[in-house]
Amino acid sequence: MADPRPFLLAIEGADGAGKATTAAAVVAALTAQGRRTEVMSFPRYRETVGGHVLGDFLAGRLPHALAPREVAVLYALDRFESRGAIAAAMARVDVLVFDRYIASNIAYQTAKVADADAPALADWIVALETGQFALPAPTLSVYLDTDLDRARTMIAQKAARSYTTRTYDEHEADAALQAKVRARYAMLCDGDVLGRWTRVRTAPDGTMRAPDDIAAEIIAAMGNPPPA
Ligand SMILES: Cc1cn([C@H]2C[C@H](O)[C@@H](COP(=O)(O)OP(=O)(O)O)O2)c(=O)[nH]c1=O
Repeated sequence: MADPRPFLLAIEGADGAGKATTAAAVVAALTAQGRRTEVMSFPRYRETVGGHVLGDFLAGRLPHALAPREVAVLYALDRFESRGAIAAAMARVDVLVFDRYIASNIAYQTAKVADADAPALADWIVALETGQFALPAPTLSVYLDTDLDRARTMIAQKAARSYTTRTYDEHEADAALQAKVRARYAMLCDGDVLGRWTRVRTAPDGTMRAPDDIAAEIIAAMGNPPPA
């Protein structure tokens, strides 16, 4: 009997890596193949209390700085509040694409602590999200690997956002954080944290690949998901 659980595909990467464009291209390609596919994007700034507070956090509107664990709880809360929406989507589709998921929390929050403290924080986030909050682990996570300069240009070209009028939010404005986030993603990918990973280079020879080309590589990496 076919596995009734849909394929959960998480698109991950630093800010400006091209995740939303890639997710849309993957959805278009899989839909053209007849596979019911939807995308769900985190944070859900307008749908959850956690997401709303995260908008204030990323816009620099909170009254004081938060510790990495406190920030991690807010991102996890956004997903906890979204469990009903995730379950409803999983019941409708063959493939559910996440534009950021649990690994984003691990990569960004561990990037704010010393290397020696990163593994314990990573384990704590995994336990919180997949244990206490019982969120489903992805079937495959994709690390969209885009270099810092190109990503910075792509952030500047982003459409207006609901939570801020700034060009760069609190995370995006911090170049050292963005560099560290890349290193953390590389480790998550190499360690297959939360499940299987694949690393996709978006501009291996200096020119950004077409979204359809990137989507095809990701779909090939998915292997043989059950037919629609
Ligand atoms: C989903 C998620 C995002 N983040 C960070 C990554 C980004 O810097 C930031 C916002 O996410 P992002 O997808 O970049 O949203 P937008 O395009 O609206 O700016 O939140 C985490 O730290 N943990 C998480 O769990």
